[in-house]
Amino acid sequence: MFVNSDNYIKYLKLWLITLYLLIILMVAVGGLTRLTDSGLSITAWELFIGILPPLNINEWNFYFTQYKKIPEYQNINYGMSLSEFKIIFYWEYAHRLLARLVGLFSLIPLIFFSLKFKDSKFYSNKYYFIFFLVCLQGFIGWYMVSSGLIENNDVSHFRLSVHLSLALLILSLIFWFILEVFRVRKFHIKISNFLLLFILVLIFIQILLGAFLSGLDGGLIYNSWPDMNGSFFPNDVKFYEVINSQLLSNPSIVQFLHRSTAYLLLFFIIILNYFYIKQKYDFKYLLFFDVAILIQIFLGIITLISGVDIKYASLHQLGSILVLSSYFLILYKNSS
Ligand code: HEM
Repeated sequence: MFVNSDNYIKYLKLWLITLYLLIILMVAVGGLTRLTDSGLSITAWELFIGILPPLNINEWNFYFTQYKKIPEYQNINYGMSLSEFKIIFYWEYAHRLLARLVGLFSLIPLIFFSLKFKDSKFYSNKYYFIFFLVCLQGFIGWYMVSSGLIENNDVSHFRLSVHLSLALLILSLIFWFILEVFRVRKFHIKISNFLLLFILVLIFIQILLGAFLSGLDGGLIYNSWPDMNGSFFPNDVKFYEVINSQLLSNPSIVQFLHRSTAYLLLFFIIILNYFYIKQKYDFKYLLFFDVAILIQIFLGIITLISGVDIKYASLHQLGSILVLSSYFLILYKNSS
């Protein structure tokens, strides 16, 4: 059967880029949902019946009554008015609506591709893995929300970090596929994979720590830089606390680790720059990444000093996409 592969590649590119942008939007809305403390306003999973928002006062009262049953309302937002509730409701609603859109958009074009372009030599079933990860992300999102509905005032910061990390992983995978379909040229002479992978692991640890920090509201303390309220190490932490198992649930320690990992990362990136210059590689790709890291560190510092001003915190979250994508560009070009 004759298959026009040009059309297929054109649609595939369009689909991947649109999906990439949609998921960035989704991360931004998810971040703002968290920063406005709106994430627990819808207390049920409601995959299908939640497509429409409440349409009359009875429905609004129903959702508000459900919200009043959870600890966040009783301990933090007690006395909140219905109009205040509507604001947090709409943030979470927008996040979930976008999630459904991403779910459909990661599947329907694929079904079309498999029906129409299956015989193209460029066709691959691997793109279904994106759909699988998007579905998994939906389950993890609910798993995260459920951790804040019964005993706790907020969701588990561990689950939040899994949710954010998976979103960034999906984005990185789509970005990799985009580089493939655009046939971005690879480096002729390769850089040491050991150093590149080591930096990737550090970036990953840094993102996890950042998500722990935001989940613990740890950006609201020690709002000074480069010191932590006058000292190098947080002064409300005792030495034995550093070695106990609650290490990653202590906001002061997590903030200290997040700061320190940024410096460690910077140190190894300087080494990477040194190798790059010494071997006379094409510097512009590393420059994208260098700029992304510097912007990210700058945004992290102003997020902290401003006491987590929403606009800086949201930009700092989105900055991690820039860091990862610019780094994946180098990894891709270095791959065989
Ligand atoms: C290499 C650099 C860095 C990366 C990749 C990074 C990444 C992240 C990520 C992914 C988050 C979670 C965002 C969210 O869930 O909304 C975060 C949170 C945070 N980061 Fe960083 N970060 C970096 C450097 C820094 C630095 C140098 C500082 C300050 C000295 C900083 C301060 C913060 C603060 C205060 C938060 C919590 C913000 C909130 O509650 O929304 N970060 N970071």
